[in-house]
Amino acid sequence: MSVHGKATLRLLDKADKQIRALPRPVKGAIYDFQYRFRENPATPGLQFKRLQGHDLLYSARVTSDYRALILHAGDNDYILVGVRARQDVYDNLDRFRTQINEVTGAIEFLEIVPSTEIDAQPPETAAVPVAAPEPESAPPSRPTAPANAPDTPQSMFAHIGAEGLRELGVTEVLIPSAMAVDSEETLLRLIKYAPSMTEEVLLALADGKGFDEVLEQITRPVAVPEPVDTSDFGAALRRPATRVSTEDTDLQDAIEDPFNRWKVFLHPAQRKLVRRSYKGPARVSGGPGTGKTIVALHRVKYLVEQLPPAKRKQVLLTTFTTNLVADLRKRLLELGGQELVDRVDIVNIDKLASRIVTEAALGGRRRRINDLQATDEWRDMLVELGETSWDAEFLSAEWNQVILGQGIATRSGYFRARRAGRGQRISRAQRARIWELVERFTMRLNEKGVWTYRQVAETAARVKAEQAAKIEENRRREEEHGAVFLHRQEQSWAGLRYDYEHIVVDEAQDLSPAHWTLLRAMVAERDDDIFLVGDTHQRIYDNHVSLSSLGVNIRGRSSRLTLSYRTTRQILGSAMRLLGDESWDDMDDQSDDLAGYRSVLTGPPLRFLAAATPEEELDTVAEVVSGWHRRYGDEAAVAVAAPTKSMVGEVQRRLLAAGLRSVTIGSDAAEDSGSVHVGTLHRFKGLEYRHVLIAGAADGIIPRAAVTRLRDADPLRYRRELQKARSLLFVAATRARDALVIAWSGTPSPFLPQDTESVSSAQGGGTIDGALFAPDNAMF
Ligand SMILES: Nc1ncnc2c1ncn2[C@@H]1O[C@H](COP(=O)(O)OP(=O)(O)OP(=O)(O)O)[C@@H](O)[C@H]1O
Repeated sequence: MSVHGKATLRLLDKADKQIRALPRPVKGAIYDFQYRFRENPATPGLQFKRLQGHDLLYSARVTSDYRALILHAGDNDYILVGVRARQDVYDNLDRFRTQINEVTGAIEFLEIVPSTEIDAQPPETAAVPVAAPEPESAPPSRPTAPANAPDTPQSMFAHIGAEGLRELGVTEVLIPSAMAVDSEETLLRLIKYAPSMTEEVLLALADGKGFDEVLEQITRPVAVPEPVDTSDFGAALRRPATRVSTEDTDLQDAIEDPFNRWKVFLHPAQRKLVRRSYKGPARVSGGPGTGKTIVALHRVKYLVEQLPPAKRKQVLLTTFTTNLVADLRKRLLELGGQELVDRVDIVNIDKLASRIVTEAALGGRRRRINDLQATDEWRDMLVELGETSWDAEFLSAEWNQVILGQGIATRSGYFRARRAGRGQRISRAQRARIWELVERFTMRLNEKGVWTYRQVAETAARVKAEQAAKIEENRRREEEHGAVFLHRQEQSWAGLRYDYEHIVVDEAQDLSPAHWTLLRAMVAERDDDIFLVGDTHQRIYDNHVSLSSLGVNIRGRSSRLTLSYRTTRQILGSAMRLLGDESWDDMDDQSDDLAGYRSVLTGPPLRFLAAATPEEELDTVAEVVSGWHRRYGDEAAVAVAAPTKSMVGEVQRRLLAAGLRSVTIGSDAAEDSGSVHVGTLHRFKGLEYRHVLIAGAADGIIPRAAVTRLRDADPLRYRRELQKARSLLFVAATRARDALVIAWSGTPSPFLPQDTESVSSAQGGGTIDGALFAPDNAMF
């Protein structure tokens, strides 16, 4: 083959893992190599040549001692599948396999060696150990497992069988070895460098999922419907199931830092969602760490790339919490540079609402207060009035969810209002009294020169809904009259247009009805108008919505991500149990669940630590955190979550006494990576750490005693509060990448598992040991 001129060089998924384990100078040389290769693979110094016995696999010189292994996928498309020491490349060339998966149509590369040989190799070897050498004459794909890979009762996958594994997408050549797997250890060795599909399927089966579940949740979403031409690498390269970096960028990112992988290797399920065209609003749900934010960011980039250049920001990227906005901006910058960021309005939803009311010169100089401050105001007012029929929390929620939530402006409107999910039934007379109290309350806020964020959102939604109505009316007239039709006094309508071409929402489960009304009014109803990602299991602000009733119709355009990239299998399993038997909605009057939620990462099990007194608990916290720091130093990435602000303060004081620096997680994400991050549970939304300790997980604190008291008085509200408290704990627990510890003093929270097997007593401290540390192979 003769090659001339420019080429594309992409990196195959998992090759980055092997390359990162190479000596630093070699990695440096790869950057230079890939640049020269792209310029012209035929450059003599690259010594680009086909490997004997292979049609499409080539080697090229990286340094005098290292060779790149490159797959030619057709035309000028090349894929870097690995880098090996020169003396290891040219012998036994048939151990390299480049192939196309028959189920997914993805390109896969493997280096296989007998497991006896791999024991003698350095731990970072990139080869996949197989149970026994294959017979020389073995065809590339075999219908059944050979006799030397016994299908014995000890085999972990005996119940699935070779045919079952094949159907699920396990790489053909690895099926005999998979059938011989009899322990977690051999499984982990087999999958370390196996193609990702094989890894996902085998781990899910090992975690106890049945054939049908795996087929439905893992295989079907990425399987290709048509028969796969296993010789057409060009077609395979274009399939979402082939995980490669983009043609010209990112290779360096992926090699340098495993935490940059998100920029480079989207999972096929993620990639599909990013690039699809939707006939209207679309929703992506999925458990914590499944890459919803990553998909939202890639989606923003994709949408911007489809738009012609414009002076204004045509895409809105928004979310609920302030500290996440900074993170979104940072990540978008990493993904697409300043040029991309300049084209996107990245703002949290309440700030957007404030901007709108300010621009509309509404609200004057009123100061904003949050829900908690508003509830305090309710409390003060009720005390002053001597009103005891209702408590402040109830009235605050009624005002927020029913009145502001549905944009109700009149007493009669309130009499007709739906109160779905609000619990306690109320009579007409009671509604009349509540309306009176609400009017008093809003006057009171007015007099004090304050208003709540919800009031601001509702006002902004009204402003934008009026604007949208004018735009639509204008359009209708234009259509009717075939030209711009503007009456004299309607000149102000001229030039009116929707604020954005596309809107992307992260953490969508926390937005209120007024927020959705606002967003709906800021983008025209058309293809790809609104893309939202969220998980109702993580809803912590009590904003229940029915999206279709707010004009955001996602029916038929909902998808779910199921593979967690953050949390280990151990943490994920325990965290799911924190959710109990509650049921969860999909933001649209249907139910949602976490079926298929899984991980391929491994770490220590969740650890529970019981202390006798609060003092002892603080000692335990300091001891565990010190242990992580001793072991990992500044890389420890430790966070402590506590239920209350006062406990956050106590933890920080205790850490200081133990010689540990800490920072509080506030409304700006804490930046100092060498310090321990400490914050209330609410602050943990959207963040992630290697090590997380949740303190104060005691009965009466999680959930609060006030919630428990609602049990008989208002069962529906009780359920809802309980659910919120479980979600809060779930959110904090799923921030942990490598290790999670939950501590308490006194009686444990009823949300924690009741079996005491994994509970250690904090007394004596000696029980807090190496089980808190991740095995070295935990990540990547
Ligand atoms: N395709 C990918 N490859 C590598 N890493 C990924 C990928 N997708 C996501 N991640 C990583 O997984 C972690 C979780 O991703 P992300 O924050 O997008 O999840 P999420 O679903 O939004 O989580 P949560 O609901 O808990 O906020 C991040 O560290 C991210 O970089």
